[in-house]
Amino acid sequence: MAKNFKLIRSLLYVPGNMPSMLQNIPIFDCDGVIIDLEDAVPINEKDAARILVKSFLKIFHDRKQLIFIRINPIDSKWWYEDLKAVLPEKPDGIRLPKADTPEIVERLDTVLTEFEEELGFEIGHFKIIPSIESALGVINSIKIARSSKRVIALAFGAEDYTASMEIERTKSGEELFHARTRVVWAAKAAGIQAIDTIFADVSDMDGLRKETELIKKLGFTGKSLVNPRQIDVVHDVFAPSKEEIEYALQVVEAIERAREMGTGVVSLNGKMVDAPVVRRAVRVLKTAYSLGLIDEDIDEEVIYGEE
Ligand SMILES: CC(=O)SCCNC(=O)CCNC(=O)[C@H](O)C(C)(C)COP(=O)(O)OP(=O)(O)OC[C@H]1O[C@@H](n2cnc3c(N)ncnc32)[C@H](O)[C@@H]1OP(=O)(O)O
Ligand SMILES: O=C([O-])CC(=O)C(=O)O
Ligand SMILES: [Mg+2]
Repeated sequence: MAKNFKLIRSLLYVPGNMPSMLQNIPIFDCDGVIIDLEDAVPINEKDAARILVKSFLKIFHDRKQLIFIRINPIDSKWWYEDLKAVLPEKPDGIRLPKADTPEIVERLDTVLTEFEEELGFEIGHFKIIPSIESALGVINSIKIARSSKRVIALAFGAEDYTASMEIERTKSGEELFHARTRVVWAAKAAGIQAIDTIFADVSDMDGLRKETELIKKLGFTGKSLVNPRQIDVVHDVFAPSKEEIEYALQVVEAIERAREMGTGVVSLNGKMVDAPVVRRAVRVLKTAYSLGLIDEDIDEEVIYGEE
């Protein structure tokens, strides 16, 4: 599985038929963008959007964010033309909508290899983020997560998922709980990232914060977004807090002392610290380091000892 891929906290959708929005991409501080050829683009604009996105990518060389293209679904009449237009411009990968079965991802994987061979790109360059957005997709999520080495993350799509379930999406999100949990399980079991769905009310920043706090607790490490104003809130929630970093440093210190004394368990402020607590602290510190919140990376060998 594709481990250690750059952490994607924020993935901003940008409609592929909107030149004014595409030209803004370089100024956004998100980890990645999804240039959309699917549901944001009306049927009568599919061809024009494809050409527009290709021309945009051609002149957009200095890319600080990851660029994913959401092509049309594999059973539509547009997906192959979408790939043909955008792949020569070397985006980082494909956001695959309606990824209901592992076979759909495998099909895309094969076609991407053919394009890489033809274009002379390294085999495996193009990554895939399948969108789990139906009851069938949720049920198959573990097989989908493992369907290709190109799959670096699983994304959840609650708008289509609730449509497939014939239910309404609410802000509190009880109706999404089981599906979200299953998507996160699948991603964790496959060792890849888990990216939550969009929050559609772009004027409700408190609602966005609450939802992001909830999905972070479930294990998601990123979120899809529809508006650039949502980026800062999501980054803020995913960043470890000062208190979390401080506690994690104390845990690491405590376990180092414990190991010197020949034990693997120690008490810190009256609470037991053992191996799983240390693993969580290491994850907090690694995230903090990767986000530039602490200066020194953590040396796992010092903490866990040599094998
Ligand atoms: C269920 C799904 O499939 S979701 C994925 C598909 N949907 C999308 O891609 C939608 C993307 N988002 C949007 O189109 C818009 O943000 C909307 C419709 C949600 C809200 O629109 P508005 O209320 O007009 O946004 P807002 O007032 O915040 O726009 C401010 C500025 O940000 C720009 N902007 C807004 N959203 C985006 C975006 N996603 N990408 C790039 N630029 C954007 C606007 O063009 C505007 O720029 P300007 O000041 O240069 O004119
Ligand atoms: O990726 C997303 O969250 C948006 C989407 O397509 C959906 O919710 O159906
Ligand atoms: Mg969708």
